[in-house]
Amino acid sequence: MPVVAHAEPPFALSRGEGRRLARHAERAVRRARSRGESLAAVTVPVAGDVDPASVAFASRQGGEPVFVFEQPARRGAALAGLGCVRALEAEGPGRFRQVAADWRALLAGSAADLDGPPATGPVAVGGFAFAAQGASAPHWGRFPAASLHVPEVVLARRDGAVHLTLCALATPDDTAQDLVERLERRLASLSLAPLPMLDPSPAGAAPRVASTMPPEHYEAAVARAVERIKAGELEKIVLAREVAVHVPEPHDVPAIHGILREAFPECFVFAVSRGGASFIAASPELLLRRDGLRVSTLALAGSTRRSADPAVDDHLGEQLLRCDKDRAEQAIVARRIERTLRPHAVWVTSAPDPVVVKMANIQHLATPIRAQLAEPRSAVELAGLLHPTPAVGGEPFRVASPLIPALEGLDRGWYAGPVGWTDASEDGEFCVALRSALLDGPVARCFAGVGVVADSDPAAELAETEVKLQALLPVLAL
Ligand SMILES: C=C(O[C@H]1C=CC=C(C(=O)O)[C@@H]1O)C(=O)O
Repeated sequence: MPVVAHAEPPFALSRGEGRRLARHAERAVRRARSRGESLAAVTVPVAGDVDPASVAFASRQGGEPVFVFEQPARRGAALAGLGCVRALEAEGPGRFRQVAADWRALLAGSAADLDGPPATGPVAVGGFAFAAQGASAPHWGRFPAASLHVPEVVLARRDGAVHLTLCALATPDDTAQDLVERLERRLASLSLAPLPMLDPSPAGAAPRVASTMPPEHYEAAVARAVERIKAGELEKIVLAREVAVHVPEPHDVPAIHGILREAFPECFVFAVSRGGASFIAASPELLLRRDGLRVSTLALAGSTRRSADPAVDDHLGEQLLRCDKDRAEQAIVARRIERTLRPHAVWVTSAPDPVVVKMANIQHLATPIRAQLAEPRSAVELAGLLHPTPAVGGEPFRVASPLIPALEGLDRGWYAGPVGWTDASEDGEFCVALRSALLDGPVARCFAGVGVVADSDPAAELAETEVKLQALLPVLAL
């Protein structure tokens, strides 16, 4: 008789954890009967070698949402969310405030473990489009102006410890038993399969890489922007371009994520998959991290390429530090961030001079900025205050805002918008979605922009977009 092996499910609740979940579920159902809805969530420690991203990708059911957000070099910080029990969505200039208020209201009626480490317990994950009204192009259809999801399963790794949160939304018709059974089934369905490898020499037609607009269009846009800057209308504007990669088979998002996190460990490497579309990135730019009353952010601007020769590479970094144009471009960003935070802070501090930060394909000028808030303000509200910094928008933004789409002629969607997470303490972390691409079926749209100032040279700015595109293009065009 054949022996049938029954693999143990990788995760299970202990008896005590199960009882805690049942208690939360009962409370949530009672609250849902008076409030209309309530979250029930239980958080448990799991083995430290569990990889949050692999579990989320391997356990995805149908086209349910997946959110993976990690910064490997930051002591392996990672957060992965699977499914969506509640979506928080809004549009227009008040979208950050609206989503923050909806999240607060949902948390107020929840029955959950709320005293765990950051990023555990119920969390809301997702992002915001660059423009307040969001995108209008159909390919951005799954990425609204503001969209945070409360996942059903969350895995968070901080300082080597991994926690798993199961979360359900109770409605008046649910029973506690329904919720517990639903979450237990979900837990039993999770898989530990590692991320797949990308085939280095796939069969089939070669990928086709093409600028959505001819490169000359971009150079002309930069030249027009320089004229407006020289005429004194504005100080700086960031202009982006889109390059599409057409492949014979849809992109393998988990495999691409695996490559990007290896290649760019100091970056925020994320993947937001919704239905058949995924927005992915390896972004060097922190928009903000909030931890209680502490806020950290980064003024990033000014770029040069890397060299394989360490002496040349250092020389390029030195040149960047001494380049008046890049220093001025970066100082505009630092000044604006400090000016924005000051009215809300007891203190704001930053180093007097920028430093050079190096990614695999590029180096930038960066000034880390920290602040102590005078009053609690949620991570989402802070993202709304800071977005868009002049690293992706312009100065003054009031003038740059209508010029950006007019000169670029593209729909930025979530490119250059904030992507990240917030937890039940309203702490959280949002990066700026740079070095990003929208993957949908056989097409990947990659985005890269540069800061344009009075002495920008159109050909040099075009070349800089090519350097930035080198973060993703080689992986997407495999
Ligand atoms: C807008 C982008 O980069 C910004 C961030 C760092 C350096 C930049 C620059 O040197 O122009 C840009 O402001 C992008 O990568 O698409």
